[in-house]
Amino acid sequence: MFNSQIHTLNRSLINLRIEGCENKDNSDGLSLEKELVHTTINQYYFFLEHNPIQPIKKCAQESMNLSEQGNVMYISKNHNANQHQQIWNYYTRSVAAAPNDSQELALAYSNRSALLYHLREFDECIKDCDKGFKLNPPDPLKAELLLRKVECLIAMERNTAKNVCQNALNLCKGYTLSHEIERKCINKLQYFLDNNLQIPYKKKKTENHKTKPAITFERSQEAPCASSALAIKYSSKWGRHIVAARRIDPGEVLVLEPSYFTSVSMWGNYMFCSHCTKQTWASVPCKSCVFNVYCSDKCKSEAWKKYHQYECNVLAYLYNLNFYNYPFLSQCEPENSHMLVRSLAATIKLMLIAINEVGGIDNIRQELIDIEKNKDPRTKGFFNGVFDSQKCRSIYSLTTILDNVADETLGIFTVLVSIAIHLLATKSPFFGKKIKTTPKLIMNNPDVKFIGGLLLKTTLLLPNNNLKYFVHRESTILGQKFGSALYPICSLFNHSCDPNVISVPTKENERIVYSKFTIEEGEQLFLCYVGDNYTSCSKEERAETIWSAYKFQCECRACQENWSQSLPFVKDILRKSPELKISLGTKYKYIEKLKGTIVNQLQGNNFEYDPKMISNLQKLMKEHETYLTRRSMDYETFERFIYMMIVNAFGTWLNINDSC
Ligand SMILES: C[S@@+](CC[C@H](N)C(=O)[O-])C[C@H]1O[C@@H](n2cnc3c(N)ncnc32)[C@H](O)[C@@H]1O
Repeated sequence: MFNSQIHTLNRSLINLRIEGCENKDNSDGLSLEKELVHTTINQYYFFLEHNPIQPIKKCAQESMNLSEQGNVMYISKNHNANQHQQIWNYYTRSVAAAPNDSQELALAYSNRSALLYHLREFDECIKDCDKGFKLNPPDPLKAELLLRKVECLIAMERNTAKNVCQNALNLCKGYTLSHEIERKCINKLQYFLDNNLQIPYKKKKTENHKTKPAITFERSQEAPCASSALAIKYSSKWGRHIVAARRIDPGEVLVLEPSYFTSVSMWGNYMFCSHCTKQTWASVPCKSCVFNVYCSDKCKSEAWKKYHQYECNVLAYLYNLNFYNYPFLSQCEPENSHMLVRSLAATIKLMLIAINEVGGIDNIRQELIDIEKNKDPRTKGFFNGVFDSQKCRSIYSLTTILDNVADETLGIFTVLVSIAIHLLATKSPFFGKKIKTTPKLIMNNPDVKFIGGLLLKTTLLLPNNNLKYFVHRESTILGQKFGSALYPICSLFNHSCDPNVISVPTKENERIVYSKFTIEEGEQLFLCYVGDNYTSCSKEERAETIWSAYKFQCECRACQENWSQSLPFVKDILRKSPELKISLGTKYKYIEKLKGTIVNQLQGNNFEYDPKMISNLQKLMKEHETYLTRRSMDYETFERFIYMMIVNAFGTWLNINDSC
């Protein structure tokens, strides 16, 4: 049954791809996507009808289990940053899983507040104490929350500490407490008052406030988030791409672009706000689902209004989807299935944000029609001559992977989209009210059909243009992926394994792009999409990474000419060439001296961003390039310094204690 279903569906999809949809209206550019989803739903209805998914709901027992797992780790001593992070994750998941207004929620807040006190995140700890207290838990828990809040206020030397302490003591005296808790809470509060709040406590680690310099550049008229040093071009070989409109210096900031959309990854979930992606200790959970947590009630209500009211219930079903129950999906490895559902969820969010931006289904249809009407591939998605980073018109003009993706992969995507569209229609109020009809009839609704096509287009567009967020830890410069985001202008840069520009995400969800080398007027600018350039892995390894993530064969120079991975040191180049040594020897000594000064300065300043230092480095890199060579280990070292300074000043840091 399964095999024949796969076969029939596969054939129909392949036929559609080959024959196209010539007779269909393609004014919105979605005729193929709509037909792919329609055909899948028609042939798949049996599975949609007979394999109902159970939604994941808030569950008191699950919340208790998660808290318990956090407690087991918490009571073992001498945690490192990883353990702190895991305990925090357990407690936050416990907060998210607890039913609204329940005692389990109060307990989860209380557990997390204990961890936050332990981490000396006192302001955040107070937030959790207050939230737990408001839920009116049993007296012993109330007493503990009051005590913890007082301890935070004392630790922060707040003027209010004395009054709050006195009030807490009065309240605790009225509670029914065991002898042990009475001794712990009442005696401690009394002790604080008797000793004029003079108790030994651990001070909060002082934060290293990094100076954030302003970034200014003359703006491009066509792409205001980019510098006027850049121009958008089109060619049949490279599609849309970015070139230098003038000579560009190394280290020059060329783009500062806010994200159109962000999505937190599995690793980052529960540590970063599901809406604004800010790191958030004392997060508040979504009132309905167990997946989203927010840094504030403001983010929570903004997300709900813009998109979460529609995706919330859909996610509850999707995250419990059993791939083994469905032909096509049953071929996926279990690890991949999780990743696929996460990226589908991100796609749904992106589409809902776009629809919210323009004000409804009819308007987004019109946007697509307008994009299609423009036959100039260079200015597709422009509005009044501008490519705007905050407009879905720009997003839906970006390239998709439809042409490169294999039939089976397209089959998996289409089946996932069909399941999602069925859930969106039947389990969420997205189409006005929940549609009560059979899966087979659902595509008769023109809005459902259009949104099915749009969701498939978004699913094929996102992986092609997604940029990852990295978080840096105090203890290490190496990043961990905590989310991804879409930046329309950054999406116009092509990839090279020998990139001449670098991109860094900032904690405000922007992306900085700066030059790595001097770039001559007219040269194309390339980012490295995969983090590994030609010096760090072989051509074959790079080809595999690029293909699995982006489905294209790299045509950069390093791949075409199969460059060697090893880079020489300048002193070795000079040693091998006595003539060069004579002509450049003095220059090299000068550069080495300058480099020494900068290395000392960097180490002394703990890699603080210093614009003067950047300009010195730029000078140095230019000298190096002019007199020696840009393809040397020495040059890579300068480049690394610039990267470290930019990451220090603008990047996202996870400030989590590495010891107790
Ligand atoms: C993010 S887009 C870059 C902008 C794209 N050129 C356009 O027309 O919109 C990524 C797509 O550009 C093309 N591309 C980027 N770098 C490439 C490279 N080094 N070799 C071949 N194709 C590349 C591939 O088609 C890829 O799917």
